[in-house]
Amino acid sequence: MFSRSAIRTLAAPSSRLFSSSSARQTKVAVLGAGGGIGQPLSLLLKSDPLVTSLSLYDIRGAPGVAADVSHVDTASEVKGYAADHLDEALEGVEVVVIPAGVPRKPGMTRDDLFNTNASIVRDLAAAVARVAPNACVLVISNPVNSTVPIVAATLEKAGVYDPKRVFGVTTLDVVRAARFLAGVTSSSPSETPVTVVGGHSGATIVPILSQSAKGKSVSGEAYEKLVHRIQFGGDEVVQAKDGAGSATLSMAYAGAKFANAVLRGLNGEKGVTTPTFVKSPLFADQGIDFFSSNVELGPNGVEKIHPIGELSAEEKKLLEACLPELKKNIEKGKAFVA
Ligand SMILES: NC(=O)C1=CN([C@@H]2O[C@H](COP(=O)(O)OP(=O)(O)OC[C@H]3O[C@@H](n4cnc5c(N)ncnc54)[C@H](O)[C@@H]3O)[C@@H](O)[C@H]2O)C=CC1
Ligand SMILES: O=C([O-])CC(=O)C(=O)O
Repeated sequence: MFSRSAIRTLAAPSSRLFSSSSARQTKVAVLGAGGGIGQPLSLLLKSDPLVTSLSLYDIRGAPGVAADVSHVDTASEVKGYAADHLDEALEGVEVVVIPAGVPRKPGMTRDDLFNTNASIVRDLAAAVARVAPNACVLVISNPVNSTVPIVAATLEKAGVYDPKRVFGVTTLDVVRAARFLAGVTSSSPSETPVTVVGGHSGATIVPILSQSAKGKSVSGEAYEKLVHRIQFGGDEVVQAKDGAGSATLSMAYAGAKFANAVLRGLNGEKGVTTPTFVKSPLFADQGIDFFSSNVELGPNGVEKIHPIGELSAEEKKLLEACLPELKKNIEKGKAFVA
């Protein structure tokens, strides 16, 4: 995030994580700001030059996090909101990032979080519908394959759903894919971007390595291992944390990176394209109406959903395994709200 060169450069936010093209600035809310992801995410958003105002809400601890983060010497204003002040926290907000909810422990799947997180996400989405119905909503809370349909259905029920403005944050899969591919090809992650499509859990995570200049050279056992590591990278962290939660720091990085991409799109920057889990026509004929693929972001949120392109024989198999599981996860989310 920070440049290696000189103290002078530390005074300015780095361009590595955040790009900003011009001056339109935005009020952003983090719901779940007191948590493992919420705290570092709030810090990173405080450093994003496209954020004018940061509204931090949690049922626990948000005023403290806000007081702390507010001392960082960037231009944005920060305010914390305790439980029962959710509506105030959402006033005037254009981008809402949601990392509220429980994380996994070893032995759990993301779907095991559904019973707790579904109602948390639904209630937060209902507040967004009430107070900030035009906001872009960036959903981090797991299981993303179900929580995104829950947010969409809740907004729809309230009569304010705009499919261009609801996003599942799958950026951590993209970040991991680039990092892990760089490792196996002895490259820099800047040379190994990978498009990851599908959803955000195990077999629903489909890396398209054949479309990457470095990725297409990986084959055989190395390929199998790399795909497995990208699909199950979350488990590595859950196991290493040994009961203390799941990825928080890399997720905060990924969440801030994706929020910056959304802000750049809102700002009118052209060509901001990244995978994200959105309402998508790509597999709608198979009853799968949410899917992650490369999405161009723009002034209204989703500008263009790109097709997934040519797949290798292995990737076709991965996609075949992804679709039925993804469909089940989406239906479970929809059924919860219906
Ligand atoms: N999309 C992705 O790639 C990833 C998603 N996650 C998910 O993010 C979620 C959060 O993870 P952590 O931050 O590690 O958990 P955490 O337990 O450290 O923090 C969650 C925070 O949510 C708050 N919260 C609970 N109910 C709330 C409500 N109704 N309103 C506002 N805040 C509420 C809690 O008070 C807590 O501060 C989990 O569901 C986890 O599975 C985690 C990593 C990656
Ligand atoms: O593994 C988890 O439960 C958290 C997560 O989504 C990830 O790290 O990709």
